[in-house]
Amino acid sequence: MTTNNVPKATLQRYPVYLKALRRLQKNGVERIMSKELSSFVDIEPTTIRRDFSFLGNLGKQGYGYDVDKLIEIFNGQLGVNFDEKIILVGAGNLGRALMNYNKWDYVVGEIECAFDIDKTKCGTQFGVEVYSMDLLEEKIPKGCRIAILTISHNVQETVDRLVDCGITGIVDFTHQHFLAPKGVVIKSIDVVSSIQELVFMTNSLESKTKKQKSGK
Ligand SMILES: NC(=O)c1ccc[n+]([C@@H]2O[C@H](COP(=O)([O-])OP(=O)(O)OC[C@H]3O[C@@H](n4cnc5c(N)ncnc54)[C@H](O)[C@@H]3O)[C@@H](O)[C@H]2O)c1
Repeated sequence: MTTNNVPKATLQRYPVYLKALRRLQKNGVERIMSKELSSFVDIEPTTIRRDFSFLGNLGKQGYGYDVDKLIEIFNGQLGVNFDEKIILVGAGNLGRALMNYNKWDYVVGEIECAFDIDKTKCGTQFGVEVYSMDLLEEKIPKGCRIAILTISHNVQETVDRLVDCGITGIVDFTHQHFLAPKGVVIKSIDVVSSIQELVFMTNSLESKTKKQKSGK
């Protein structure tokens, strides 16, 4: 299977399924019906069945899905990796909050270590070793592809260094403009633009409701 023909909305739901399936597997569940899975993920059974139909032949209808097999498919074919070695750059307020919430082990992997220019931030924080930025090239875990960026200065220079170290995916919280070479994927997270989006959507809904009420 390639992910090219899978709708974006479906791809976005796969990690949700995966998380639930990993939990179920941990609790010894071997098979699950879409109706049961629905109660764990809060997604309609019909949507689940449609989403899973892109994964190929998953066995006879009515017998439920094989949990191990589904996880294997997500892991292998979709390239989802539970052991992704993630680094965090910038151990300030936001960075510390993320290190404290380093419980993604059943989903993607975990923050293996962090880096900061400020040597007073170095040491162990929430069980994560924070190294001086001077040691980036030396301490970056082997095979590490993903970096979370929660820094406040020298973003472009830092991104360049990360890319030279083999980083190909950046979760960016900085809301600063920077360039990355082709082949490096950036996922920007910005609470402010999410709120703006929500305000826009809420306003549109309100004006639609008003129009409906006034019969226009
Ligand atoms: N995306 C969002 O919704 C959102 C929300 C809050 C903050 N932010 C942004 O996230 C970033 C971090 O915010 P914060 O409140 O944690 O700031 P902070 O000042 O508490 O932490 C920043 C940390 O990064 C370190 N740092 C700065 N430049 C560095 C570099 N080039 N290399 C390595 N370490 C470096 C600092 O020493 C500090 O420890 C800021 O850019 C801020 O604007 C984004």
